[in-house]
Amino acid sequence: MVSMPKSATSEQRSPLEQAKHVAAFTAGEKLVKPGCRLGVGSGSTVKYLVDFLEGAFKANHLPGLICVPTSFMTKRWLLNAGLPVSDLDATPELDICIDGADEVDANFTLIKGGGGCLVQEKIVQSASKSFYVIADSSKKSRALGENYSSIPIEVLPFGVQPLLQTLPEKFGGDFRLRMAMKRVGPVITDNNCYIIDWEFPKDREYDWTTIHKDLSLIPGVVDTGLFFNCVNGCGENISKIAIAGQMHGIVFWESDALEKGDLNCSKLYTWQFPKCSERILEKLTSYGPITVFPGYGCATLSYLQENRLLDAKWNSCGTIMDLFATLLTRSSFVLIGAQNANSWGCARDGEWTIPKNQFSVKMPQIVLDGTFLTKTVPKGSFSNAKVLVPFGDLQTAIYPFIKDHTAVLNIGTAAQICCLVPNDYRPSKEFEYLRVDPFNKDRKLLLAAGLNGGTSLNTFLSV
Ligand SMILES: O=C[C@H](O)[C@H](O)[C@H](O)COP(=O)(O)O
Repeated sequence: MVSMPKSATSEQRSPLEQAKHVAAFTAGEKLVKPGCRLGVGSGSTVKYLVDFLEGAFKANHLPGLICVPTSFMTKRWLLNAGLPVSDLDATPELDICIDGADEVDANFTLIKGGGGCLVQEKIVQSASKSFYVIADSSKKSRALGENYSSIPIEVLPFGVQPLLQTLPEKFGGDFRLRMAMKRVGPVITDNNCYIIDWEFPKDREYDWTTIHKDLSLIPGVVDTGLFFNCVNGCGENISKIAIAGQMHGIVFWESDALEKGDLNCSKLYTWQFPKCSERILEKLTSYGPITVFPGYGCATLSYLQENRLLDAKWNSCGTIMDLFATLLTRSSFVLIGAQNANSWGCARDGEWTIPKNQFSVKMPQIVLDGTFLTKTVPKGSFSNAKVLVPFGDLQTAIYPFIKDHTAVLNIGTAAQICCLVPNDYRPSKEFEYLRVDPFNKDRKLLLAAGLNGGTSLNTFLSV
């Protein structure tokens, strides 16, 4: 961990600035290694990356670092921070490029250039083996235009007037020459060009690659602020995932298929599954120490097995949360938390009390709550995140309150995602529907409620 020089401390920063800081520092810590030839983007989020680099470089954690800036301003920041600065003449091949963005859609297509920097950014991006974006959550959208209304286009001053006249006919919407704030006249870019902002109509779907190509072919257009090929998911700040949900229920699946990401599973038998004979219940209760009722995992499993209702391919079982965690990590092996195991009726002190081989499916291994699954999330926005062995719904109420930076996905009858946030936290516009409830003097509780288990699972897996 590298301490941050100069800028405001976390107590002084607004939530938005705090989010930019976290994104930049997380990317810096995860991605920038000693000897790295690094393309450094532009904008206020990148300034935090420069802060990170300064701290890490001065602490001798990044020997051999070479920084290639994408703009005049970034070059200044890097030089002022005492960082080694190069350019594409001396360093034409870069390992990675890290940059900010004005908007990021679900396909990781970006709008950039809100600060007037895009052409040099794209050249540095193309000289880099991988391109990562650091952005706070207010920049994220399903489709471009939800959070940032226009696409910056850098143009040669010589052809600006014909462009302003012809572009609206070809593409619709408004094309405006960006004017300077403290100068009479247009904004002049680092390449002595102008910026036209295209306020594009929002009532249609776009193929952004084609739009970019069509615009780029027009004489006078230097480049567009549409960026592609961003590495998926590396700016996320999710390093650990906790899942919780309703206890007692059981679900069965084929572990080999699941390891490959294919879900061949039974329906979920919840605690409300009523079928189980008195004889089975008495037998299971006799193993102690818990009285077994219909709907308890071991009772349902016994009933289904006795009545030959289990598909022969299903060789693993767990709670619905265990299935989710196992699928998220593509694990073949199932671990169950002690509380969830107890809720199935035949567990004590971390061991199953039923005789071994009683069931045709493999029983999950019981571990203490708070243990992590051995495998991490292999891909997607949460790639490399560690996953806690799921909790029962009792622990859901406690765990996020004692662990900072932890969100718990509760897959129950009405699932909720909640986490503690600083007292001055205000959800950004896109998340206005989230509830912020009082918690204690330092923290508030951020609640996203009203998802049902299936929707949560789908949404989570799709990101
Ligand atoms: O023109 C500026 C660059 O494309 C920036 O990376 C982009 O505008 C994001 O800047 P910020 O981090 O200040 O929101």
